[in-house]
Order: sequence, then C-alpha cells, then structure tokens
Amino acid sequence: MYSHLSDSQKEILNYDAGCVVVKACPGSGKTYSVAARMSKLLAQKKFRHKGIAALSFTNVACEEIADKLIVDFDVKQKIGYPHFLGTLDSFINQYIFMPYGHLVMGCKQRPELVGEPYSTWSINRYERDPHQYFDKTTFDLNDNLIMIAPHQAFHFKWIYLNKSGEINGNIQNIINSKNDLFKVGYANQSDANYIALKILQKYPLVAQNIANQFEYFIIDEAQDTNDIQMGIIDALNNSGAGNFMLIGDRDQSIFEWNNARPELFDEKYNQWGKIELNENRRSSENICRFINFLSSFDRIKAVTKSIATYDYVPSIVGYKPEKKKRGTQNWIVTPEESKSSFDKIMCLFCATCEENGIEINKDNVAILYRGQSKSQFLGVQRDKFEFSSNPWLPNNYHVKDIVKGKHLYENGEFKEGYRLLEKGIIEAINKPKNNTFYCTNSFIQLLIDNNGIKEHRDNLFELIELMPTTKKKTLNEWINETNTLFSKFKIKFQIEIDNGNIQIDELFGNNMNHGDVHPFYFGTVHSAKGKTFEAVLLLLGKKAGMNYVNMLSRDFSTLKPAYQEELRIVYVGMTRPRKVLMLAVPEDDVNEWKTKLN
Ligand SMILES: Nc1ncnc2c1ncn2[C@@H]1O[C@H](COP(=O)(O)OP(=O)(O)OP(=O)(O)O)[C@@H](O)[C@H]1O
Repeated sequence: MYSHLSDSQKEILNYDAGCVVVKACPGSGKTYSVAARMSKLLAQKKFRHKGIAALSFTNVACEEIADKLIVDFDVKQKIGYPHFLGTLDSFINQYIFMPYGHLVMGCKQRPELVGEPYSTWSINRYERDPHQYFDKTTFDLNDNLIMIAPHQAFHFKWIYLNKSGEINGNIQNIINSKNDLFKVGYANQSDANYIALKILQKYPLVAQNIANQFEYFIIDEAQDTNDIQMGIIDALNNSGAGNFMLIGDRDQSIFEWNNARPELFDEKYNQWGKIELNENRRSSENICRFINFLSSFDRIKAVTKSIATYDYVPSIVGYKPEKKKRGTQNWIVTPEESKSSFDKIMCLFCATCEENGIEINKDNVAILYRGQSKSQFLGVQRDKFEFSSNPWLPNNYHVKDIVKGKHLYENGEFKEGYRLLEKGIIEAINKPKNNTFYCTNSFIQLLIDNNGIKEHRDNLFELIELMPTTKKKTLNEWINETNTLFSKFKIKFQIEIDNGNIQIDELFGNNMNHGDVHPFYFGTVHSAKGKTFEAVLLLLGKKAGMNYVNMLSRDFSTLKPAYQEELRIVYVGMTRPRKVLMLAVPEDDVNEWKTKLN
C-alpha cells in the first residue's frame, strides 16, 4: 500500500517519535502523507487511552484527511476516541476552552462562542457602543487588544497609545467591554484560543491532562498557525506531549487577517527535526518553472509522468483597468471598455481550455481573483469580501443570519441553516421591543422549556416555509418579497439596498455545491486553497498601495508583511492548475510580469 510513496514521503510515513517539521511544496502530497502516516500508526499500534490528534485549519482540509484515509489507505475504522480529527479551533474548544473557560473568564456557566463562524454578533445598543466590536477584536500574547476585522469596521482610527502613552480611550472602552462580556460567558473564536492559552499557563495540571490524552499530534497546514495557537502547541509540548509533526508550506500562508505568521513555522523548522518535500505531483514542469520565482524552494520538480511534460506554457495577458483622469470625473477607460477587455480574455481562456481538450465545468476550470480587489470582472457587481460593500446594517445583523440560514437550508445544510434561522428569527421578533436583545443559547432553551419543543419548532417552521427561495435571487429581490409576505406578522427586514444588488448564491455559495451562476469555478484565491483544477485563469487587479509591479521589482525579503502575503496569495492561485495557467494583469504591467516570470 505504501510502495508508491516517494522517499521523502516515506520519511513522514515512518516517523516515530519526537518533534519534526515537514516543509512541503505545492502539490507534494502533504495531506496524502499525513493520511499515510495515520493509517500506518492505526494499523500497527494499540491505542487504548492515548490517541492521535490530527488537526488542520478548515473543516474542508479535515474532511480531505478523513477521505484519503478511507479511499487511499483503506482505513475502515471511524476516527473517534481516543483519537481526534478536526480543526485546531475545534480541538481547543473541546479540550480546553469549553470545559475550563469559566476558570479564567469568571463566568458562572460554560462559555458560549459568538460571532463568525457561529453566529452574527448583534449587540449594538447605541451609536458608539463598544459592545459592537466584540466580534471584531481579541487579545494578543501580550494581552493587547488587536483588530480581527478591517480597520473600516471601526468608527475611530486605531492608534493604540495616545501621545501621553495611555491607551486610546476608544480602545480602552472596548477592552472594558470585552472583559464585561467575558464575565457573562461570551467569547469569539480568537478569544477562545487566547483564553485557552491562559488556562494552560495558569493551570499546569490541565495542560498535563490534555498532553496525556494523545500519543501523537499531527498538524497539517501548519504555516497558518498564529502566535496564540503556537503558544498552545508549546504549552502542550512542555507538559509532556512529545510527538508533534507540523506539516505545511510557508509560501502558501495567506491567513494573515487571522494573524497567521509563517515565521512561526520557520522557527520550528529551524529548531525541530526536518523533512522536505519538493516534488510536485499536481502540475506540469512548465508551471513549476513559472512559479519557482515566488517559492522558497530552490527548485520544485514536476514528477507525475502524465502531467510533467505537458507542453502548455503559462501565459500572461493584459486587460484595461477602469481609469479616470486625475482629479476629474472623466473616464480614460470606461467601465464598459474595461469589462469588454475582460470578456476578450475570458474568450481566449475558454478557447485555450477547448484547444487543450479540457471540458469547462466547475471541477476542471477555475477563474480566481483576489479577495479584496474590486471585482468588476465578469459583471459581478460587488466583491462579497469588500467591507465598503457590506449590505448589513447595524442593529439588523440578524437579517444576515436569516438570509444565510435560508440559503444553507435550501442547499442541504439543514442543521447549520436551522441554527442560524432560529437565532435570526428570534432576534427579529425581539429586537423591535428591546434593541439590546441578543439571542443566546440559554434564551432558546428557555423558550423551549416554556413552550415545548413542538410548538417552538412549529412556529419557526411556519416562518421558514413562508420565506421565498433564495435561489437565483438578488438580496434586494429576496428582502422585498419576504417583507411583503411577513408584513402580516409586523416583521420587516432592513438592509443597505445600495449594496443589495448581489445574487444570494454569490454571497454565500461555496461555488462547488450551490450557485450555478457560472459554468466554471469562480471564486477568490482563498476559497480555492488546497484545490486542483485542470486550467486556471488568475485575475490580478491593481489597487492603490498594492502595486504588483512595485512588489515584483523589490527583493521579497525586504517587502512589508502585507506585500509578502499578497505575493503568497498570487502563488497559491498559480499553483492550482495541472495543465493550463493564464494570468490576467493590467496591460501596463504585462512586460514586468513577463520579465519576472519567464
Ligand atoms: N505518492 C503518491 N502517489 C500517488 N498519488 C499521490 C502521491 N502523493 C500525492 N499524491 C496525489 O497528489 C495530489 C496532490 O496531493 P495533496 O493534495 O495532498 O497535495 P498538497 O501538498 O496538499 O497540495 P497543496 O498544498 O498545493 O494544496 C493528490 O491528488 C494526491 O492524492
């Protein structure tokens, strides 16, 4: 079963004890090797009370490990006690934060996770209420408050210390507000990690107890670890958990907004045992050569025979970005001209796919764009990640839970959809009476205790069923229809209609399962992390302060962190295709890109 693993993959497979870091290039079979090692350990060792903790950063990445265990390595047993397979966050929640959080937070009961991805935080009692920032802030290793949302989300300029060296009044108010809300038991996911680290530091017995429950820790995508998470890994390591394997690709670290720092991965690589995977099994040699310039590997080799020699040479094409004459409202390049230049590139890309015998569907072909660039591409009016195009209004965040809940519900994610709908609808009913209302799990329990589960569910389903479908509708269309239908209940949903002209499928869809807006996969580079396509068109915009040409002309190590991350995002996008890679950049920049990449 393991004979086709490469020598370096076999080093991972056979690694037994101690701490080691695996530095791996794109497409080198990181997840594949993790699954191979787990399957071998499961077959060879008797695990009674101490298991394997296999952790990654997203549910999708964890599902991929679970999938590979079954499909590639014939593991029949379900990964349950004494093992754990899940996200690092869910591990921290289950083993540290939920059972012990109250010890540090001072709350009486088990804490409750709020904010994304659990629910929309909606307390906002008055205009500059510090409570409204609860889900947008957390604390760092030194107990300083930090932002975990774009700076535009705050009503003030984030300057930590004022001239006299004191903490800025707005920031101090948020710190006080966070501590008050911790006492009531609320925490967002970043807070949960911060509190978990505090627990391990303050209660060494808790740390020892968790360290004792696992023989092996394997952490995939470890380049995405932040300081707090690495602090937790160190605390467990110092408390007796001796077998850590971190596996990742520092060049693909693109979660800086989550405070991920690839330098933490590098530090561990320098301190611990080392394994290197530099063979790419996904892409052609032409693509590997093209991307090498953005890689920290000396050379990445294409090793899959059927793909390595594929003769398509990656190409760079220019489009016309919208442009206004300086200081005026006069267009030099109108939005229509710009859009038409994209259409031409699209046609060229589709023709190239056809010439290469690649059928255009969501599995094979992807058009990827940068998360924060305004996406005028392909007639998408708004970029769903751009803060200024946020359609949700303060004091009405429950509307987001409801629309998202209905969308998920209609797309087969019943449990998560119902959970969001339940919270959103209860807030929609109670907020008009009391605008500080926030629907907690304990409030829902109280309703169920008073009314009985049947009446509670019947009432909710009456409203859920009455809501129109979210499929193929813009947010504005859906809100208007729902408001007409709900007027008899005196429930009215409000959004920022200027930003509501976006398809709900586009807003919440995960592209592969739902949302048939485009025949190909169309999404941000972030959304395509870990994926493989036959052909990729990567659209790179040009934003103020984020000029790729300037970035490319400088030595990578001298670039500021945000620019380094920007180039890593480009790298993740460029490493997704097996055969065809096309880059679309502003036409003025084409030559610079060509000199750098060819
Ligand atoms: N030794 C091997 N034999 C056969 N197939 C392999 C082997 N190693 C990896 N693969 C396959 O190569 C592909 C790439 O592997 P995988 O997705 O694990 O790479 P990765 O390192 O996680 O990539 P990336 O970080 O770029 O997303 C997968 O289809 C995997 O099943």
